[in-house]
Amino acid sequence: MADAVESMIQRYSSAGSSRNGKGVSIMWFRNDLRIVDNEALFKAWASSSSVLPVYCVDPRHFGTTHYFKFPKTGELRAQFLLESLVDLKKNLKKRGLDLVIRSGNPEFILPLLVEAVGAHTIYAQEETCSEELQVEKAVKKSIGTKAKLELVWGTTMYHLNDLPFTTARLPDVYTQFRKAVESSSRVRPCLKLPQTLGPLPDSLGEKVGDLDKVPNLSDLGLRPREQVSLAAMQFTGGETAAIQRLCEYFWTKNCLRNYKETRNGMLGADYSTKFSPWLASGSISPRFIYEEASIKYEKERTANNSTYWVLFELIWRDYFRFLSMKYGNSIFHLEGPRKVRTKSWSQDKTLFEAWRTGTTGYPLIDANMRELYATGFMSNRGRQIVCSFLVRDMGIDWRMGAEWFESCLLDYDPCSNYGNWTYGAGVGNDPREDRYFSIPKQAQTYDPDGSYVSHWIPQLQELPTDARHSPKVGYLKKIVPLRFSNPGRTYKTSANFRK
Ligand SMILES: Cc1cc2nc3c(=O)[nH]c(=O)nc-3n(C[C@H](O)[C@H](O)[C@H](O)COP(=O)(O)OP(=O)(O)OC[C@H]3O[C@@H](n4cnc5c(N)ncnc54)[C@H](O)[C@@H]3O)c2cc1C
Repeated sequence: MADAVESMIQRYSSAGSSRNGKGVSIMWFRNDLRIVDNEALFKAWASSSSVLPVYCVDPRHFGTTHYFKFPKTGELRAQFLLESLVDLKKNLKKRGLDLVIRSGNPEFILPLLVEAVGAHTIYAQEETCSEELQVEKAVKKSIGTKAKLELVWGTTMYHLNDLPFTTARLPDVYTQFRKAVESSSRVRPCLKLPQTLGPLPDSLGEKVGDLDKVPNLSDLGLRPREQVSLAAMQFTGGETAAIQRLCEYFWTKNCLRNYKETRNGMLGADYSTKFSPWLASGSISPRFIYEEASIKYEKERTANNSTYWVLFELIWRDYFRFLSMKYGNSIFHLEGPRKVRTKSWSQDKTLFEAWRTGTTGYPLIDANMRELYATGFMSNRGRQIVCSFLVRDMGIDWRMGAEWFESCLLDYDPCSNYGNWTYGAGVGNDPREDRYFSIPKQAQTYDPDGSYVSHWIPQLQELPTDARHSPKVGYLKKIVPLRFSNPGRTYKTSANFRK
């Protein structure tokens, strides 16, 4: 596998590009922890004769969530981030660079580094949500006229500049957005970076101090937590593991061929790609996935609904990113982008705690919530079901659920998380999205023999398979009744839903 990964990286590198830049630039890594198809890194390299790569471990990411004060970054995502940094450092070293990791606010650290190495420009990937925008503003202010801050677009599959409309005029219906980009835009090819990116600035150690310092979890005020043995998939942070996963899922196991049929699963490593944690940290680019799926795999293996459907999902990811530009902070507000004021929300602590800890008495909810806490991951199907249960059956303020997800998810991304939650809560930008997921129906369709629930709640294994979703005895009492409980009935709301 290591050879396959290495040869794939080579394929996405160029033998030599011309470099005419002078002086020193700084590459400020943010949610783009990769080398392959990293345009900001390419620009930092091309515009200078030496580059200083930097990552700032911002203490604000390890504070608490906005309203309900959960740890903003849970231990598992923090561990994933640290692994990603170690891997990036290793891969940069292979290309003649290194990664300087410093703990502190970027607006304090970057001006010191600009001064120390005499950098003319800081390159970084452009972000779209308010916390990140504030940091960009603060960095600009703190470096003053000493250096420029150049922000480079790099998070989406379709480039911002290639959209057939401005983000202010983004369609409010996903299908309209998708059809418009599919017919009028094209996905740009991956940017090929040279195999050698060095040198680092002269006498770097003297100028910036210890280069080998990498923080550990306790430096971040967190305690290590083991990924549990029940987890079907061990997520390791970093570009190497991301490409390894793509090689395995597309090429070795050939799972891409059947993705559309398996993608609604909940149990196991291979029902879906599991790319999301690496996409969220930027260890893999969506354009790289596009090229592998839509160009290489379709040419060498097969082109079918499944090879298209991965792109369909990546367009959802793009869509939520662009929506964050259109709607700004309203994606974080209770009334959402559509300013829905008619709903009344509860913040009942007992109900919320039962949901959060997986003790509601509904095995399908409890199994999913236990999986989330234990592994930092939950399937897309599971996320939709637990979201619907929290907001529709319990009537709880959807932001409590969204913030718990923010704390736990390995793949937490503000746009995808809050975008999906606003849709699930019926306050999203698209008025047609109103989703009720009937638990009995979801259980019947997606876990008919109870193997998922009994995996995460082993005591259910003793029950006959048809009793695992509604144990009569020996399990917790149901904490609330369901709003609609006839499993045979198709509810208008969930039937309208795209999946
Ligand atoms: C309430 C809720 C909260 C969510 N929070 C997040 C989040 O914080 N971060 C996140 O990346 N995804 C989030 N999702 C979307 C989706 O559940 C995950 O992207 C998906 O489960 C990740 O698994 P996968 O990589 O195997 O996905 P696959 O099915 O293999 O899909 C491939 C990729 O497409 C993208 N994608 C798929 N579905 C969606 C979607 N509905 N919205 C946006 N992108 C999508 C992801 O990048 C994913 O990696 C959320 C969904 C819901 C319902």
